[in-house]
Amino acid sequence: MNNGAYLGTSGGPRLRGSAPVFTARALFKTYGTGETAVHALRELDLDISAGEFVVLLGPSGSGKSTLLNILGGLDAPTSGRATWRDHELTGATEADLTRYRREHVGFVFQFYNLIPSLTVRENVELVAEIASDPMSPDEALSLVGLSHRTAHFPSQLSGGEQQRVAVARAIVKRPDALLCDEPTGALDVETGKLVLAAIERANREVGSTVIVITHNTAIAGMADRVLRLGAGRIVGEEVNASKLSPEDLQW
Ligand SMILES: Nc1ncnc2c1ncn2[C@@H]1O[C@H](COP(=O)(O)OP(=O)(O)OP(=O)(O)O)[C@@H](O)[C@H]1O
Repeated sequence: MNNGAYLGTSGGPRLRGSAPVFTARALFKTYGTGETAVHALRELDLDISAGEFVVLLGPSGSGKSTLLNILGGLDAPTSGRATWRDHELTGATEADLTRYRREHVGFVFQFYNLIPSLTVRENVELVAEIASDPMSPDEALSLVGLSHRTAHFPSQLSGGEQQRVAVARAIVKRPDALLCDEPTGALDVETGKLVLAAIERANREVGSTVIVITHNTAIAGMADRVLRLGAGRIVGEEVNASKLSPEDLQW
């Protein structure tokens, strides 16, 4: 049900451990019908607090991307309820979801999807121009350690550098939520750590609530909390007493 409210309020302060920013209640997502139906999420419940760094682990097909896409307003569940702060994501109109994504969510995917004909700075600027309270593209690029490459084109950068541009593009709008689906999946260890460091800075310095999907269990060491998905449900949860910095991860 759409509560009719526009999803684009400022959202208030982002305090760790405060009321949840994301909730999911009895979420189901089924693709297809009848004998070919695939149950991607089965009665999933979840709370994520403001400023939390959450790592989502789980076997292939356990529903991680489906969950992230619903929380990011890219997909809708079949039933159940998902909220962002005091707004309903389930049942929101497409226009509301577009606004929600534009103003509050940064996405980082496994593949960088930069625009090849634009420079690094221009790729980031494109998002800054449509955001309500962006940082400067140069500040975002400095946060990911790429101040010296702003005039280059994506094809002139390594995969890890391109992914750091994608992180800069995601954080330039100071997103409430930074949602990352296999951000290091295509990268070697050392490059992956630089990308994770950029994501960690967004969490610490911008205050974004971060969710990272990964198959790499070592990354769990960076999280405040690790959630394990299995067959469309959360089947395990661990809270880290202390967090590792990306450079101290071993994989
Ligand atoms: N558009 C779709 N149509 C049909 N089935 C889908 C669709 N999207 C996802 N699924 C199915 O839903 C289930 C959950 O998929 P999802 O991508 O969320 O899993 P995942 O845990 O992210 O997997 P992976 O680690 O392989 O990326 C899988 O069985 C998948 O095949």
